Amino acid sequence: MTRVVAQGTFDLLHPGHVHYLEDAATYGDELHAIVARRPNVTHKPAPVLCGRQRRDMVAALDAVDEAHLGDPEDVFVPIERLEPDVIVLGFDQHHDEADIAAALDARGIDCRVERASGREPKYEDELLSSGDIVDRIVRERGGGSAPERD
Ligand SMILES: Cc1cc2nc3c(=O)[nH]c(=O)nc-3n(C[C@H](O)[C@H](O)[C@H](O)COP(=O)(O)O)c2cc1C
Ligand SMILES: Nc1ncnc2c1ncn2[C@@H]1O[C@H](COP(=O)(O)OP(=O)(O)OP(=O)(O)O)[C@@H](O)[C@H]1O
Repeated sequence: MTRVVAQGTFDLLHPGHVHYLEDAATYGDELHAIVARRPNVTHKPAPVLCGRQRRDMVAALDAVDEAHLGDPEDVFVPIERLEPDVIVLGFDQHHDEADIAAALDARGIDCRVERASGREPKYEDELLSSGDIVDRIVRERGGGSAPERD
């Protein structure tokens, strides 16, 4: 049984997310998805949807066997618990394969790191970015202030 881990923010699901998770699933027999905690999404605007809703939607996808909310402090805690054979990074994720491999090694975790393929739009106007979906909503429906969420 080869266990695979994919991870991401997964705010406002779109076909790029489905592509990533379906591609990651081909690396093994069982796919676990880790959903980033809101405070850990620091490289772009925070997600609109709360962690639990993002986790539940990812869990509902066919390619995913189980979805988990990530650890709030240490991203390697779920990895230590799940003991995956492969971590598949998204095609455009800012993480460096070698850095993650070194961190896994330092913790004595035997797991390889791969990178998924990207998906281009299949038709004009297909939105493959949560940020682009948010931008369109703001543009077409007007803005508003966001309350604090986790
Ligand atoms: C191997 C790995 C495990 C991760 N585990 C967690 C975690 O447990 N909790 C969390 O909040 N973020 C975790 N992350 C971080 C986020 O998934 C990710 O870095 C980022 O914030 C979301 O990036 P993206 O949605 O732009 O792809 C992990 C990242 C990696 C590479
Ligand atoms: N078009 C795509 N093709 C393949 N993978 C994708 C695509 N879009 C997103 N992903 C993957 O899905 C995972 C989660 O992505 P993320 O939640 O950052 O969505 P996003 O739409 O890229 O976000 P944003 O638009 O806010 O930057 C990442 O691993 C990312 O590489």
